[in-house]
Order: sequence, then structure tokens, then C-alpha cells
Amino acid sequence: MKKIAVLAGDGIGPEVMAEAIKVLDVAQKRFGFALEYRQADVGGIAIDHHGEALPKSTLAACEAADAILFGSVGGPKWEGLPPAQQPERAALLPLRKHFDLFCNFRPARVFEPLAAACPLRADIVGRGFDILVVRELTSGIYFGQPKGREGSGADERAWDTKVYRRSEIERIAHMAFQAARRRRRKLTSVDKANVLTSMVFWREIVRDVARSYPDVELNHIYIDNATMQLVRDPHQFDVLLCGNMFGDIISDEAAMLTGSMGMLASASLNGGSFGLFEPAGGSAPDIAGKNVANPLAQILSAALMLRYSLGEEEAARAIEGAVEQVLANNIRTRDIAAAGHAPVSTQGMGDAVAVALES
Ligand SMILES: NC(=O)C1=CN([C@@H]2O[C@H](COP(=O)(O)OP(=O)(O)OC[C@H]3O[C@@H](n4cnc5c(N)ncnc54)[C@H](O)[C@@H]3O)[C@@H](O)[C@H]2O)C=CC1
Ligand SMILES: CC(C)CC(=O)C(=O)O
Ligand SMILES: [Mg+2]
Repeated sequence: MKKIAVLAGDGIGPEVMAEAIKVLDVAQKRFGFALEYRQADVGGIAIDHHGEALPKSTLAACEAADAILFGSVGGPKWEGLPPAQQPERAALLPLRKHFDLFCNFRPARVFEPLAAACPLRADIVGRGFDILVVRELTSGIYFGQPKGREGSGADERAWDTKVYRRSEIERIAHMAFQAARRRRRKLTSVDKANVLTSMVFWREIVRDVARSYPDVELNHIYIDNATMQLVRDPHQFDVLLCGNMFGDIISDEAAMLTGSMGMLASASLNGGSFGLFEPAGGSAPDIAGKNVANPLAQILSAALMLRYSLGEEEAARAIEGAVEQVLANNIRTRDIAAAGHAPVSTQGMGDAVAVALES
């Protein structure tokens, strides 16, 4: 029996999480494995219930688990809190750091039936794309010290620090090269080495690591060009290796190319089998509580959990296949709805994937 810490969080988190659990329940029956879920509060809801975004009991549930299935945190209700107490900074970032989840995989591919939901011209998306964004997740400017704010009036100032250690770049680069080896053997490292000293360092180290992977083609690209190339011709990319902030930004762009923010799953790994699995998007306050959110990113994140943390590759593939089948049957939530087809609800989409997985 594998233990899963289920942290649904805020906004659409609980709605899409319910559908992922529904699908996981079917997967257990069909593939004969057993999961024990332990639900715990995180983020804004945890502030409301326990006075802190990452209560000790939640951390303990995660420590006792084989994997964490995470929804999303944050929202307008908690934006007025001091920055260090807000859900994103007080729960999600510390969780990533605590478990040393330095490697974030965000796979973005266009499911063929969804090509029309991609905002790119048909001739561009028609070439298809299948990109893996590999994002460094526990360092860089989101974590670097010092951070601060002082002064007043026109002299008031605020600062963050972007710092990378050699070992941090080496380990994420190894993960990215190894991933490229399992794919089309092409790695594009994204940086801003024309301006930032930390990125000159990044580029040098990626080049050093590349010597161990002569079978993988490496090229370097500046982040501004990368964001442009991604919409000009996403087909050119295989693995995109990014630092923390650039990976955050470019993966939202990649998500939309797949049709919607609600499509992009992610796996945050510690280099071993432990991981946290969550949609790349956030708590979507604009649609929360309306039963319209797309649960596929959460469902596909559950599939990644089966693959990376639980060794259930067959079940992971079956869930991905069920998603593809549902899309091919024109079953769509509002964000990816096809012309002439009424959208289904969040629950309707979860039901459809569950049924497709059963058969
Ligand atoms: N991992 C996490 O917990 C993350 C949390 N956040 C937090 O979420 C809150 C909202 O952030 P935003 O910048 O608005 O980003 P967001 O990703 O929540 O939403 C951006 C847009 O994408 C749409 N969207 C996102 N997920 C969707 C889904 N499953 N189905 C359909 N549409 C979907 C939203 O409706 C919205 O229009 C903020 O508090 C932010 O800090 C943001 C990103 C990640
Ligand atoms: C708190 C943020 C860094 C979350 C986010 O936007 C992400 O991980 O994509
Ligand atoms: Mg993000």
C-alpha cells in the first residue's frame, strides 16, 4: 500500500483534485495496486484553519508519504498578508525546498484533437510539438538571499538575489540530459548569459556537463529569443532546460500552446523516487467554485506520480491514453471547447476520463 499526501489547496485545487482521485481510484482497480490517501490543508485554507500556510501536521503527512499530489495555492483572499506569509511563499516554496525537489518536469505536447485550441496558426501547430521543460525548482531568484525592502519615498527600494551554485546547475543539467536521452536527444539551455553573471556561469556549467552526453545535441538560447521561438516554431524544441524563474514563465507559454493552462501537468522530483505532482497553473480564482475548471492537468499530474514515484508505468500510460481518447471524442471543458460542442463541467470531464480508463 503506497501512501499519498493529498494537498488540494485553494481555488480550483479541490475541484480538480476530486477528479484526479476519481481517476486514480479506477486505475487502482484496473491495475491492482492500492493507494492510501491522506488529505491535508495547505496554502490559504491552512491559514484559515490553522493560522499558517504549511502546518506541521501537513508537513508530517508529506514526510510519511511516498508522494505528494498537490493542487494549487493562493488567491485574492490572502494577497493582503505580508509577502512572507502568503500561501505561495509560505507553503509551496518551502515544501519544494524541504523535500529538495530541485527537478521540475513540465511536459508540453499538443494532443492532436486539441490542435484547434492552440492559439498558433494551423500551419505552425500542424507540425506538432512535444517539449519537455526541465525547470530548476529550489534555487535561483525565488530563493536567493538577500531579499529585502527598505527606505521610503523616492529612495525606497526592494531587491532579490539570483544565485546558483555549481552543484545546483550540475544536478539539474544531468537530469535534463538524461531526459533528453530518453527522448529525441536535443537539449536547449535557456539563459540570459548576455547580461547576467549567474547565467554566464550557468552556460559554462551546462557546457561542462554536456561532455558526459556526447550523444545529445546541445544548444543555448537567450530567454527572450526562446519565448519568441516557442510561438514561431515550437516543433524545433525537444528538451528546454531553464532556471527557476525562466522555467516558470516559459512553461505557462508552453501550457497555452497545448490548448490551455488547464492541460499542463508537472512532476517535481528530488532525483530519487519521491516527488510532488501538481498542475503547472495556479488556483485560477476567476473560475474557482464554478465547476468549469479543466481537471486534465491534475489528472495528468496523477499519471506522472504513478510513473515517477510509484513505478506504475502501465497505469500512467493508460490514464494518458484515456485523456487522449476523451479529447478525440470531443469531450471538452470550457477552456478547450470545440466549436459546435457544448462544454462539459469539471466533474463531467473527470467522469469521462474515468469511464475511458475503465474500458
Ligand atoms: N502551483 C501553485 O500553487 C500556483 C499558484 N499560483 C497562484 O494562483 C493564483 C492565481 O494566479 P494566476 O496568475 O491567475 O494564474 P492561474 O494559473 O491560476 O490562472 C491563469 C489563467 O489560466 C486559467 N486556468 C488556470 N488553470 C486552469 C484550469 N485548470 N482550467 C481552466 N483554466 C485554467 C485561469 O482561469 C486564468 O484565466 C495566485 O494567487 C498565484 O500566486 C499561480 C501559479 C502556480
Ligand atoms: C509560487 C510560484 C512560483 C508557483 C508557480 O507559478 C509555478 O510553480 O509555476
Ligand atoms: Mg508558474
